[in-house]
Amino acid sequence: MYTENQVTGDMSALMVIFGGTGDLTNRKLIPALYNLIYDHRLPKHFAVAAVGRRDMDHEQYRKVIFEQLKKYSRNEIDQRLWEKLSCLIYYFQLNFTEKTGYERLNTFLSKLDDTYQTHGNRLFYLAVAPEFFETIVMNLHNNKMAVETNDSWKRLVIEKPFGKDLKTARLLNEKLREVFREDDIYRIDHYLGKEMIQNIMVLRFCNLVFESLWSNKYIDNIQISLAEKHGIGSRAGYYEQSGAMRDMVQNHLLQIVSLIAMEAPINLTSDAIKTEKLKVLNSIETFSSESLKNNVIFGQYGRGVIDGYPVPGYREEASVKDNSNTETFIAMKFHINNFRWAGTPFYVRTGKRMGVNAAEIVIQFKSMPDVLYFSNDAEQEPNLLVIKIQPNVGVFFQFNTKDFHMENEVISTKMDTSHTSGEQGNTPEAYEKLILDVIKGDSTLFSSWDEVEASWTIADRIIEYGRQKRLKLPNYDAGSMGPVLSFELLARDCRKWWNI
Ligand SMILES: NC(=O)C1=CN([C@@H]2O[C@H](COP(=O)(O)OP(=O)(O)OC[C@H]3O[C@@H](n4cnc5c(N)ncnc54)[C@H](OP(=O)(O)O)[C@@H]3O)[C@@H](O)[C@H]2O)C=CC1
Ligand SMILES: O=C1O[C@H](COP(=O)(O)O)[C@@H](O)[C@H](O)[C@H]1O
Repeated sequence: MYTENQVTGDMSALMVIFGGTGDLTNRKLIPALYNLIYDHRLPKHFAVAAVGRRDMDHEQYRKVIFEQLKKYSRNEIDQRLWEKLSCLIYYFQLNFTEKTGYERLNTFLSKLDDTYQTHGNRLFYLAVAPEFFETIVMNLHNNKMAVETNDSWKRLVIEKPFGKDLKTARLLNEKLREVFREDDIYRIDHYLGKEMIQNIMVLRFCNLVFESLWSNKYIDNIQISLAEKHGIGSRAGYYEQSGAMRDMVQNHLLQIVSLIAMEAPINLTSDAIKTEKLKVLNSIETFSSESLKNNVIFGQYGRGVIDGYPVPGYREEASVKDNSNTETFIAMKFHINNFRWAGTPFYVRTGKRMGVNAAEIVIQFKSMPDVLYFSNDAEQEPNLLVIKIQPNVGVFFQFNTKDFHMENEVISTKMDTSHTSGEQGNTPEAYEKLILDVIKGDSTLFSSWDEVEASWTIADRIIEYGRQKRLKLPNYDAGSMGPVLSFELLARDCRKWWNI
């Protein structure tokens, strides 16, 4: 099925997960490792040390993660494979702030190196709240755990959000760079590991029919929607500090914008691709006070109904302040001020507790002149190219054809090549791809510091505007598609959000 086992077969890595008992580890990282072993893609010499503060032994930890794995694995659980994986996974108790504990950890890792022949290669994965990033990295440094040798690498995977604004991101970056080389810092944005996000470049640069029309000359507007039905679960502590802007826009959404709008890179190397993506981020309009006021909509969900069940409003969620002004929804309109895109608006939105779970990119092409087939009573449906990221995966294209047996009547034809993951079989989860990429040393699907810096420059201005603005929240019902204002944002331009 997969050929990557040949690629990873000779590789070795000891993955050290800080935050071994956390949500990300349970829901994404351990299932990703299981699915890698399921598909014979895990390196031959591989082991995991999961670091957490709870008092547990290896066996207890394995039992806990097994229960979660059963819920979150995309493949069925094969007991034999689980046993094979579980004996590679160890638990190490450590409070991140306990300086002396790192020496013990280092000794423990060296023993695992001997047992599993991982040759000192370390993948340090920080699956922790951002406040611990610096603490952990400086402790690794002080204990010489991040030192590369001629025959071993040390790589750092750091979760988003990278800082909480441009200033803190810069400070964090400086600290990381004291310890790790830029090439060894993997700023993960798991959206970049999703199949259809990787497919954007292929769709654009392998299809003349799309790329030749891919500009302000032929495209009327571009819409990106990342909608989630779930709320914040148990993550209030994090989300109250973050909101939708830091959680989704500064990273996932802007990364998608840069892939959609970039010029063709000179080749497929990581540097060449990132160079082009960065140019897009640097060309996004600097929001004036006027455009902030007119073109940025904040939202927060109130009570509502999802899938037939009543759900509480954001302010009623556990550990959320009852006067919280944290945004759980954002919609924005902006322009990319470069030769290719000037004049074509980008509309983006993301929100929690919305009516659907769906991530889609809609490219709306300009309409034909209303001369031959269209008049006021026969309204023209535009050509739409929809890149469906999830839950359906694939491409949808809408175009006009003649209605059979009718004279000169036009109907809109919908060609949908997307499939639910069930029909298609399993698409490798983003984290599987990204973990393997780190082991291979391929940072193409990770954000460079320059991209992070450019994204914060955009995000900071919007966050500051939201902080000063008197928001009237909550302003949308759970289970709806967001605040009325976000529909007005497009209606004002005689446009509409295409249904996702
Ligand atoms: N969850 C998700 O879906 C996603 C998360 N992320 C990012 O991943 C990171 C982790 O998120 P998430 O897993 O949700 O967070 P959690 O709060 O669920 O997990 C945090 C982990 O850190 C541990 N921890 C906290 N304080 C200490 C300490 N002083 N010493 C030792 N361990 C400690 C926790 O231990 P304990 O269990 O004992 O509390 C837990 O294992 C964040 O940066 C987040 O933004 C990114 C994308 C998706
Ligand atoms: O990074 C994050 O992403 C998830 C959404 O990811 P998905 O792969 O399930 O679409 C989001 O729920 C979370 O709040 C955010 O931190």
